[in-house]
Amino acid sequence: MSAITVRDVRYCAGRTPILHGVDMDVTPGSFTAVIGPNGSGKSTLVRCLAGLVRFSGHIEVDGHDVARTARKEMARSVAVVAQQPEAVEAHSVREVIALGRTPYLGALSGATAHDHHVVRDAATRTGVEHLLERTFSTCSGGERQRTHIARALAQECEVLLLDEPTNHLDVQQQFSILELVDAADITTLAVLHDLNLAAQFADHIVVLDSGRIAAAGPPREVLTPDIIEDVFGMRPQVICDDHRVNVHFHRQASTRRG
Ligand SMILES: Nc1ncnc2c1ncn2[C@@H]1O[C@H](COP(=O)(O)OP(=O)(O)OP(=O)(O)O)[C@@H](O)[C@H]1O
Repeated sequence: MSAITVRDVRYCAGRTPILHGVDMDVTPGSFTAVIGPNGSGKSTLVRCLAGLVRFSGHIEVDGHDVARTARKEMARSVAVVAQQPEAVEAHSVREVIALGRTPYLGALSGATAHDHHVVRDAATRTGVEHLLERTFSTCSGGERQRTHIARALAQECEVLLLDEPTNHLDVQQQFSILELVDAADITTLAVLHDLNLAAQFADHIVVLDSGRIAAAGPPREVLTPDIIEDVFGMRPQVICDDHRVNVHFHRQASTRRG
């Protein structure tokens, strides 16, 4: 069984079609990277997977039919770290992480000892336990992203959806964030712009182009000069050895844009 099954998913913003019939499967426990040019529909696909927007077609995540499952129930299976997460500036880091427990709280009951334990554990796993009493607005970009991932882990989800989790982070933080996600050992789908990060962390890469899947497969099958040139309009040099795929762009290689 797939952790995520997507069949003929279409999404329109008003009358403008954004996704044109997307099909994909995500294996349980795998790391899938979604890559593609700006505006190709990556964030929209994430929003559909999380059940945050209405789409046509069928999406199943962790055995739930996304279109027919209540938001709170979905939140016990799927956590999302969005590109522009909800405003939590005035909260403490502890309070932000504790938002991940919301799907488990009853209407009248408060947090239990177990909830507090899960919050602390998520903070430890993401390296923000020393920041728990800090106001979120005072955190650096890397600390903020760790806190959002801690919130997602506190949600005890089966599937983690990350929209550009390494945006605005320095190179060390980019690796560190993806390594902690990888170590969490849950099914992960991440929108990534850096093709080399996708090559190093993903088991499977999905390439979106103008709302359609242009290619999908393991990094060495997808990150080829032809596919990359076709989708991004720049022909890279791709070096593959036994362990990795490295994508290099050179300035004179531009063939489509700019
Ligand atoms: N509400 C809307 N009304 C009109 N167009 C929209 C709306 N929401 C999204 N779009 C358009 O849908 C397309 C896909 O947007 P989306 O944010 O999913 O792309 P993306 O691949 O995540 O882009 P980026 O890499 O720049 O974050 C874009 O052209 C965007 O302008």
